[in-house]
This record gives sequence, structure tokens and C-alpha cells, in this order.
Amino acid sequence: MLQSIDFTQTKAFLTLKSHQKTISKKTIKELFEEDPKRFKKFTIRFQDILLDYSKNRINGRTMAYLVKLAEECELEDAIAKMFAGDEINQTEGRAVLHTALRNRSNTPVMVDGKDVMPDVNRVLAQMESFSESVRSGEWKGYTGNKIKDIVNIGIGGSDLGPVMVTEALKPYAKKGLNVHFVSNVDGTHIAETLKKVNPETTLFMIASKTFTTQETMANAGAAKEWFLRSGAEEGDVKKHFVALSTNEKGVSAFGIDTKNMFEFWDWVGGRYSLWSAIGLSIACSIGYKNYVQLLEGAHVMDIHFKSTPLGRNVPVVLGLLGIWYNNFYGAESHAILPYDQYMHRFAAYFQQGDMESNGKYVDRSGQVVSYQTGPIIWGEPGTNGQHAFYQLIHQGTKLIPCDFIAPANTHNPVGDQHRMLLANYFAQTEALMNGKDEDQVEAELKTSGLSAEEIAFLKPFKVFEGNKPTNSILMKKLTPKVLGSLLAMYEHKIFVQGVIWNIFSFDQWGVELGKELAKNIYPELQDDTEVTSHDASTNGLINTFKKWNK
Ligand SMILES: O=P(O)(O)OC[C@H]1O[C@@H](O)[C@H](O)[C@@H](O)[C@@H]1O
Repeated sequence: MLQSIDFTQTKAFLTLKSHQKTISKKTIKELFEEDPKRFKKFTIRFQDILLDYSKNRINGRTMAYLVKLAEECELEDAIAKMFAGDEINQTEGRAVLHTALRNRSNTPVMVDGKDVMPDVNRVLAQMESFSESVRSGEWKGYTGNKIKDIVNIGIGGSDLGPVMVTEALKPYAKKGLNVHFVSNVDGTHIAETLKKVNPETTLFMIASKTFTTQETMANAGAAKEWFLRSGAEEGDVKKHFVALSTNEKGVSAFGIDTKNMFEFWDWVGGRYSLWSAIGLSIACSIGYKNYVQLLEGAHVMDIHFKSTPLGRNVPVVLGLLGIWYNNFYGAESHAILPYDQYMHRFAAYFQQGDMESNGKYVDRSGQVVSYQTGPIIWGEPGTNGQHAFYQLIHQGTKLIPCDFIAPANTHNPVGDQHRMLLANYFAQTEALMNGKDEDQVEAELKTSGLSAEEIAFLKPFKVFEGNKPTNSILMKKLTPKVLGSLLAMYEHKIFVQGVIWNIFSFDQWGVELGKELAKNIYPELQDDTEVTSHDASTNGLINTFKKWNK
């Protein structure tokens, strides 16, 4: 169990409040001018990753007070409890042990007095031999052909992680083995995917922790029907359908041989499950050895997280900086901006990771909180974002702290484009910090041959306030190991913030109400009878739908 501590009642919180008033008198640019050692002070090198957090509204004292805040909130105790398998997901009565799935040291991890590592290793071995047989062509479809396409059917955590990782690690993917992902209950998603594949050479992975999720079950049913329509028989299903789940009964009721079920456990949260059997599509695509490298990368970050002093601890520092802007500067969102096309689903992945974890308004003692919790997470890959929404980050009225992520080496050296990309990466954080003042703008406009009147008119629009905070995360190359470390880094950042905000980060009750209501409405859509049981708007919409849906 985690202690319930209101962080706004701590000594450190009060100190930070008054410190914020002092430090906000200075811009980040001025803080750099004052301290020539700032870059050295506020960077952390972790293996092939460099975190530069010097372009933030902080000085040494800010960080010291934030660390004090973490100490007063008993963060170290919370970290130890998570790794030890304590039931920290209290509202669901579960441990939180995605770290055990990538525990490459193999030291025992106990849940209810039982070491979970033998089970973890058993499923990993099953994933290894299965992925190798699919990749080598030894695994045959019902007509004796090898598998050319994998279709992962799942949603939320059973989709976003595998999609994001298989995209991010595409340079490692096996040629001739395509991976597709179907998540949306909109029939278009499965229909368009099935158009691209051949039943004789397609393997479906039904990915669902609960094996009850409406969208996944509907899409899995449609895939099975399509498969059987192709001339295959019920007995052939086992060659083309496998399940990734915690629910053995559900899997066999669906008609999948439980020999082809890859198990995981209730102590793995959906949005933290790519390290479990849910990662099977990843292992098939990039190969088991690379998948293990991904686990390895996460494991080294886990070790760093649980054993490094808070002030030098990468996920802790990121988490505390987030709290600084969220709770002391009123920032409502946080942008994740990867300068790597392969990472184009990275922000979407952490949108679930962060917002489903920390989008809570009730604290660990059941009280409504009096402060802001999880931010809105969003982002797109650079440089696309630059030509779309960066305007608002540079000159809008909202404070948006950003993480800029980039690899020093590309998998695709095309002309000099990687240097162009990185020039943009460096330029943006510099521009966000320094801005452009009136004098600079005026001097520039004077060289353009405009009249004094025109210059006076244009000047305010061309001024950039600057002082916008950013973190730069530079990695040597986007490898499976580096990606593993990055993912674990963000996961732990989310954990740190949940501990300080005194909320439960590992449940997701907020997604249930909509599901329940959809279940009630679904039968009402089966005939033409006018509905009157809802509010006027919902009735009106349903009845119009009924008229139009012929
Ligand atoms: O894997 P399952 O059981 O099908 O669940 C899928 C998703 O279902 C959603 O309802 C949850 O909010 C997610 O956390 C979860 O990942």
C-alpha cells in the first residue's frame, strides 16, 4: 500500500510556491547567462541517451526543492514497493509488475508468496520458439504455405504498444512478413485489412487481456468468419489464430486451442503490456533476439530508476519537471515531439500511457483533489509539427512544455537530410528559449526597405517572447535497446507523477461508463421503435440515426 500524502500540504510545496515567484522573474536565457556550467549541471547521460533539461525554468535550488517534495511524498518507498510486488494498484487489488516481464537479472519477484519469474520465462520461451517458427516458415498455414501476414486484433494497450514498437523498429523487421493492426470496432478497419491479406498465409493474433473487449471480440469474430468462408475448416483455425490473454476460458470458448495461447497475468496493466505476450507481434516482426534487446533496454532503465539518487534519476527528474509546470505554472498539456519518422506513433502510445494512468480526480484516500493531475499528452513527429501546430507553442497564450527526441544516427541516410532534420531539432529548442525581442525585430525590419509606419505595424506580430521550456532527449541511434530504455523512462515518469499527485495510476475506471451505456444502447438500435428513455439530445440523435440507417 502507498501512503496517502497531500503534496500541497508538504513543506517543500510551500517552499516551491515562494521560490517560483522569485525564479519566474528570470528567463531561461538569463539563467544561462548567469551560470556557464548550466548545461553540465542539468544534463544526465544514461547509456546511449542524453537528457538535457537545462532549457527549463529552473536553477539548482528548484531541483533541490523538487527532490525534497518527492522525498516528503515518500517516492523512494513507493518505487521500492512497486518493484517488490506490493498491491499498489489498490482499487483493483493487484500488484504492478511490468518490470518483472523484463527482469533480465532473473532475481525472484514475489506475488502472493510465489516467484513469478518461472512463469515469465516460460512464456518468453514459448514466444521465442513460436516467433522463430513463423519467421523461418516452419509454421505452416492450412494449405501448407508459410505465413506472410500477421494481423494483430486488439485495442488500447493490446494495440498501441505493438503498433508503436513495430513502427519504431521497422529497420529490424523481417522482409516478407507484414504486420497489420486492427483495433477500431468500425468495420472499415477489419474490412480494409482483410483486403490486403490471403487467408492461407495469414496469422491472426487476438490480443486482449480480458478477452471480453467488445471491439476486439467483434473484429476477431469477423476475421474468423472470413477465414472459414475462404474454404478453411474449423480444425484449421488453430493454424491461423493464436491468443494473447489472461483469460483461458474466454480463449477456448472462442475456438482457439489453448496450446496456442500466450499467457500473461493480472499484475500486467494493459497500457504496460507490450513487455508481455502482447509483444508477440513485435517478436515475430523484429525477431526474438531484438525483442529481448528491447526488454534489456527497459531493464537497465528499471535498475537506474530504483537505484539512482532522486536528483540524478532520469524518470524522477522528468516527472518533477512535469509537476513544476503542471502545478506551479498552470501548464495543462505536454508535447512529445520525436524527430524520427519511425517514432510517429510514440506520442499516441504515451497518450494512453499517461492520460489513462494519471487522468484521475480522486486521491488515494478517496477525496476529490484540490490541484491539477495528469496533463494532456500530445505530439507528432518533427518536422511535420513545425509546419502545423508549433505556431501556438511559439506565440500562443498557453505554456506547453515539450520533449524533443532525436537520434544522432539515422537508419536512412538520404542525401544530407538527417543533418537538415537535426538542424531543425536544435533550432526549435533554441528558438523556444531565446525568442526574439522588439529590438531584434526592429533591426531586421529596417533592412527590408519598409516604411517606419509599416515597421511599427508589423513589429508586435514578429516578436517571440521565448522562455518556453523544453527537454532535449538525444540518443545515439534508435535501436531496440535504446527504445526499451526510452519507454521505461516515460513509464516511470508517469509513476513518479502519480505518486506525488497521490492518485492511483494503474486503474482506469473512467473508461467504464461509456462502455456500459453503449451496451444499453446497442439493443435499442436493432429496430425502428422510437426511443424515449434518454435525455432529449440522446433520444433525438438515436431516432434520427434510426430514420437514416436503412
Ligand atoms: O486487452 P483488453 O482486455 O482487450 O483491453 C483493452 C483496453 O481496454 C480499455 O477499456 C482499457 O481502458 C485499456 O486499458 C485496455 O488496454
